[in-house]
Amino acid sequence: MEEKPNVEFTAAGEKVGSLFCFKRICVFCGSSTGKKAGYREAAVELGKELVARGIDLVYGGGSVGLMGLVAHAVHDGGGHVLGVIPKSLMPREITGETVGEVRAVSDMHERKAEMARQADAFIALPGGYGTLEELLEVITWAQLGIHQKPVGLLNVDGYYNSLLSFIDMAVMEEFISQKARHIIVSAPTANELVRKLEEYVPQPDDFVSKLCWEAADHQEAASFVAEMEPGMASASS
Ligand SMILES: CC(C)=CCNc1ncnc2c1ncn2[C@@H]1O[C@H](COP(=O)(O)O)[C@@H](O)[C@H]1O
Repeated sequence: MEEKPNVEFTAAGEKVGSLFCFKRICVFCGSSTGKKAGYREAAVELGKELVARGIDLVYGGGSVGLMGLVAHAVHDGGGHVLGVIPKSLMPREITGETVGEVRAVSDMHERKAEMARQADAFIALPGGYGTLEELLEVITWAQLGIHQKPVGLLNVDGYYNSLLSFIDMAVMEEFISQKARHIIVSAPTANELVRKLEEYVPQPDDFVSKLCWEAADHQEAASFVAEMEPGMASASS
């Protein structure tokens, strides 16, 4: 992911942020197409928007539901499509024809980690449990400072209104911080959403931004724990 300079400045002449320039976006979406035609149209529109901006796609592989529609739209438009799929879901009768490049992984956990690694940003179209789980995981990782990649909700026809209200209620009840609420970007159309994601300015939390994720960073993480909580260092070593 590259950052290109943002031309926006405050009245005082301070730079307000920088624009993200995405090479590849990960799309989470339903393995069903949903009830309304608007969901299918939004998946195709998102695929076309990615192509128009020269952004490649990484997704869960296969061609069922909205997953297939967005993948075909990107592939047909000449964009690169990377499907990351667990070996157990590979049979065509389960996930349908695969599109573009396919990467087989051992399980669902590895799939999510690989999709996240390959993407510069995340977008969730309407979907069910799988979509929600994938979405909430990348939001949680952002909250922990594991990544600073923008996360967007394509709120087609208000599909995610009740989730957003629930999250606002969780902020009011002080289970989610204002900073963490800021992680979720939402918009009703693909064009508006991608623009908002480009303009997103992460608000890293000073404490959690020191946390590390990859196995290679375990030593650093252990030192961080030792720094923060001396008692825990000996317990974890
Ligand atoms: C066994 C079965 C029902 C397979 C359906 N076929 C599937 N093929 C590939 N990925 C899937 C499938 N079902 C769910 N997923 C994963 O879960 C998400 C969608 O789940 P859902 O439909 O929102 O809940 C996708 O982003 C994908 O990562």
